[in-house]
Amino acid sequence: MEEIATSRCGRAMCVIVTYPKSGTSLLQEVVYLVSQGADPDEIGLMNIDEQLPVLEYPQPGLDIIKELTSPRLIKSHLPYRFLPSDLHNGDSKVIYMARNPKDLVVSYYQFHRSLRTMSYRGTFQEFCRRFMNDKLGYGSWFEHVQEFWEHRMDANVLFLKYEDMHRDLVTMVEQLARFLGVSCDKAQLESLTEHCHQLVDQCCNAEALPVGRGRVGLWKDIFTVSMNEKFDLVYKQKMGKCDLTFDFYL
Ligand SMILES: Nc1ncnc2c1ncn2[C@@H]1O[C@H](COP(=O)(O)O)[C@@H](OP(=O)(O)O)[C@H]1O
Ligand SMILES: CCc1ccc(OS(=O)(=O)O)cc1
Repeated sequence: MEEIATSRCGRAMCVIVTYPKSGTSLLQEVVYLVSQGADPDEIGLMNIDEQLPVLEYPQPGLDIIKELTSPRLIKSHLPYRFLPSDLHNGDSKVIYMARNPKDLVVSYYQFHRSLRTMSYRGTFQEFCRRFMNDKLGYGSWFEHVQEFWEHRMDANVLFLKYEDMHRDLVTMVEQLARFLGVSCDKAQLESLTEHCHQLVDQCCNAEALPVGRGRVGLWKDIFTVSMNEKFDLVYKQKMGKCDLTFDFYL
């Protein structure tokens, strides 16, 4: 971790950062589409996960990442303080996306349950307690989002919310195009947005997936009333001083 924090990325690049299960895959597709202009079918075929290396994974490793050629897009789940120095001093760009923590914890639980190795055996209630006590991989969600929120006005940082992809994709595509320096007229912007809509729909309305995957507000079917009350209390304690807000329903 120390090696990453003190390293430099080399030539300027753009890093997509999220806490796990915040919609990283969808965001990377949308960012790729806005920056490269590919169409959604092509993106579906090209295995975009392979196109965007993960900063902190041993493969392909920092040395290869430094040598990446265009589009120099990478992703990471690391907290702000562990990112390479170029991302702190503004040489490279950071696109951060936050997701409401109730849907996120349900998604993170499903992910842990589905792991072939090290599959989590506990109940959702136990998992939720771990989440509230900051005892999960990649550390405290509460600190993660607040650290990036504090940097949201930095010129090289764009702070986005998962729920806005579902609520107002047009504005998000406009923000991304401006941030990435992609110039497009109204017709091009409409076409980009239409393509991005297709990417969102491909996941959330896919017949092969359980109904409602990725939708905002799924937590309501999983949380009990008392779990929700405890969660709200912890949320207030840990986020009380922060003016970041989330849509828990659409
Ligand atoms: N087009 C898309 N491709 C992949 N995941 C998508 C998606 N649209 C929404 N998602 C949601 O993003 C979450 C995964 O986040 P990440 O990519 O960071 O691992 C999943 O949430 P759910 O588990 O609530 O369904 C998934 O359904
Ligand atoms: C348990 C920490 C962890 C590891 C790998 C993850 O995968 S993903 O990047 O979200 O697909 C998430 C969390």
